[in-house]
Amino acid sequence: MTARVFIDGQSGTTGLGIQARLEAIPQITLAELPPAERKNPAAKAEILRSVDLAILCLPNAAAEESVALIASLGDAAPRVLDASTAHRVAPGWVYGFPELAAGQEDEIRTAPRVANPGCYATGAVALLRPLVDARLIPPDFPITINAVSGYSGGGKTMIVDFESGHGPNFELYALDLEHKHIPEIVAYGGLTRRPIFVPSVGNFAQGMLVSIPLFLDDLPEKPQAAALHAALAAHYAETAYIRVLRPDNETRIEPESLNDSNDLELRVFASPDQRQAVLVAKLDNLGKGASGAAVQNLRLMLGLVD
Ligand SMILES: NC(=O)C1=CN([C@@H]2O[C@H](COP(=O)(O)OP(=O)(O)OC[C@H]3O[C@@H](n4cnc5c(N)ncnc54)[C@H](OP(=O)(O)O)[C@@H]3O)[C@@H](O)[C@H]2O)C=CC1
Ligand SMILES: CC(=O)N[C@@H](CCC(=O)OP(=O)(O)O)C(=O)O
Repeated sequence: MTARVFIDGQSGTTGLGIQARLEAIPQITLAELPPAERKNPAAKAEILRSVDLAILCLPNAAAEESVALIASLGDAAPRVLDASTAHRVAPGWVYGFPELAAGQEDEIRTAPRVANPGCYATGAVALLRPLVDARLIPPDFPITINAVSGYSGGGKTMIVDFESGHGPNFELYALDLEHKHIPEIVAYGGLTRRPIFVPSVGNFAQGMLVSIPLFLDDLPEKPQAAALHAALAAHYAETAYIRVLRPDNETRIEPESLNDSNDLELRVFASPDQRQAVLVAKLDNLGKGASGAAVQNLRLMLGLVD
């Protein structure tokens, strides 16, 4: 079986990452627009009619325009995988995190519209959802999420800033506490209370850590850290890309070792004496946080075996 795929926004950071990954899949033919036509709606409509799947790697407003254009094609409309933030909690869209819960992978296989998760949200939801489902973390528990990303997370503009020497070595941002990933973290993390999310960006290109500190005695079950590890390990036991690892005696972690992979590592660091734990997710913001996840979803949507 072969499938025709169009990447709308092919020349951006996420688009180029997806293109490189799709070129390595023999069952996929990429449909391309000439560079001068890539923002021309009429040219887009014509190419969209000819493909099985469109991947949107666009800023939110442009993604919304493309979805409206696709909807206007009626029966000729292709299925859509949107990498932007525009539709992640929108009705009619399936969240593209196959490991979320039982049945999610099957929903992605058949959905006409799939929203690829946000990079930070991937780490946060991966840590939170199994623990909320296992009733170890109540949905209304006060949660703080800290994270650091490489500068490629900010797309072309941030890449140019940092690579021309104009970026800071490190900074916290989104300190209005309104980061765009919070709604999907609430919705798919199984939370009813809005977490405090403090992202940061460092002067390195790619890689990400997402961490969630917990006072174990404030949780209703007063669990040992081992119980948190066990719940995560049980949830992800059968998955291909998510590993739950024991930190053993490590007391530090760096963000870049999963770069260029679709892998996600989860660890529960803890002090049994202090009854405190820190859940940590490591991923490549451009891998499982963007292009890698998009290709994982595309394979499911097109029925391609890994
Ligand atoms: N970078 C990351 O780590 C992640 C990014 N994403 C999401 O993916 C999307 C793209 O982000 P990213 O790749 O980083 O951004 P970039 O800025 O690197 O790329 C966006 C691309 O879209 C193009 N574009 C803008 N408007 C249109 C249009 N109307 N038609 C066709 N092309 C258009 C831009 O072209 P031009 O520059 O000429 O305007 C640019 O090439 C965003 O929604 C982002 O939130 C998701 C997960 C992670
Ligand atoms: C470092 C940096 O700026 N990161 C981006 C998030 C990465 C991203 O593109 O988020 P989506 O997955 O939702 O598209 C930000 O915080 O806005």
